[in-house]
Amino acid sequence: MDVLVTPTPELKGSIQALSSKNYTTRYLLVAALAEGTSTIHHPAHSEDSDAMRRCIRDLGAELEEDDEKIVIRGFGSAPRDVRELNVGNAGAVLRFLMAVAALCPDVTFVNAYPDSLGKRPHDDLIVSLRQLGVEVDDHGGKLPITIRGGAPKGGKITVSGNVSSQFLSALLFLAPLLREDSEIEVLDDLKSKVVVGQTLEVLEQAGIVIEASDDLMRYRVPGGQRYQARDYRVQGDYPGSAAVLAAAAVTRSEVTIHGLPEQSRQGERAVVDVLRMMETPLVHEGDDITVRGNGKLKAVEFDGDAATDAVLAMVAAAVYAEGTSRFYNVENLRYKECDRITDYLTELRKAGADVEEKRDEIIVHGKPEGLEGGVEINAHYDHRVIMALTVVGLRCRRPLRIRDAHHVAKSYPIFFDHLQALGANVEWQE
Ligand SMILES: O=C(O)C1=C[C@@H](OP(=O)(O)O)[C@@H](O)[C@H](O)C1
Ligand SMILES: C=C(OP(=O)(O)O)C(=O)O
Repeated sequence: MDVLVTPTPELKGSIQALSSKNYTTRYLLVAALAEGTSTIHHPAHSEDSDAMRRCIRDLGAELEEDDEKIVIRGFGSAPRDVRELNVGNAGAVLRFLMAVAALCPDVTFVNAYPDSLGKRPHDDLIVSLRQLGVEVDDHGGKLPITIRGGAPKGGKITVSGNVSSQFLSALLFLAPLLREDSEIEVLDDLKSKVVVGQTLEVLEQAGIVIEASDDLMRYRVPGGQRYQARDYRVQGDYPGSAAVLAAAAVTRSEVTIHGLPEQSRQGERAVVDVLRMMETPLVHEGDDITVRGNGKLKAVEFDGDAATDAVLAMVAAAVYAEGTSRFYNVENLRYKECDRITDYLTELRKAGADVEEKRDEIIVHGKPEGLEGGVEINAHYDHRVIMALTVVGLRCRRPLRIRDAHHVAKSYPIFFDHLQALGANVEWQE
């Protein structure tokens, strides 16, 4: 399904933020790894969170769900002997469950998205799992991947953090269940470090004890721990909301999003600071953010690694800013659902944007006068490309047609409903 984005000068209204994808996948996982019954209030509903639901069920968790919550009876440290798991296109779900699969005799993760997740590298996690004595069959570090775990003991583990923080998070979920204590050392740089804070927060809520160094590069994890069954409440999702806030910033607007706490470990909350630096009128009080956009934006320089999943939305706003913006330290955007530097900039250029790339940087020469538009956009299977190009389309002179925009459902299935509710001219097309 495609979406036609027709120029929209004004947005107005309020929406409730969707629930955080990253917290939902983590709470589902720790609930499954506990032996009792946990409840997750306000879980996210998206393809990625559904993938985690499906896989923990396959691994033996029992789930009951209503409109407001999921009640989960976990399998503890003894997942069912399942042969195959399908994580859809969800990178974090795959990496977290590759580590959990170390507790299973023989599991194959299938390659359901050869042109997206199928192209992403997992070598760094495979190396670490092998250090624990886990047998892994892979295809050059990519899917399909078979894990023959058995019962790894624990011990010294090193993991590279150069490509993704998800490898470290995965090991942090596994290590407490191993028989012996583990020491995890992160080699190289740790990308998306801030997301590891969410992992540690959730582990602590689940009753797990981990000693982490201040720089998050070394960990001591006592073995033989048990995850506790708990009640969890999922906060609003900053990465998805960043696109709506960017849409409000590039138009004349009065848009409020409810449910985004000022105090949050989601790095993407930095979208608020970045829009302020761009001189977008914005108020953040308690859990509510209100943008009163006047369409005027100033260029910005920003370390994108601090807010990895909001960078594309920030770049979309910078397309209409006065001056040249620079988003640096973003190389790992190349290893996401698509190459979020080269592929994304290709689509922005089609719409008329003036953008440049370096290996680890996006440079945007803003065009406050607007872009021409009137072209078809390739979504590259990437929900964040779809959302960002929608933001750009609102201020083009001619409509943008976003091909295969249904992939937005990976994280934000109601993105276009939300934009329509705010008055955006966005329409699904066969
Ligand atoms: O741990 C997580 O849930 C995530 C970590 C980040 O990935 P990287 O660590 O690969 O940057 C982020 O982009 C992804 O959407 C979710
Ligand atoms: C990169 C993302 O997710 P994942 O790595 O979990 O596929 C994302 O949500 O933008």
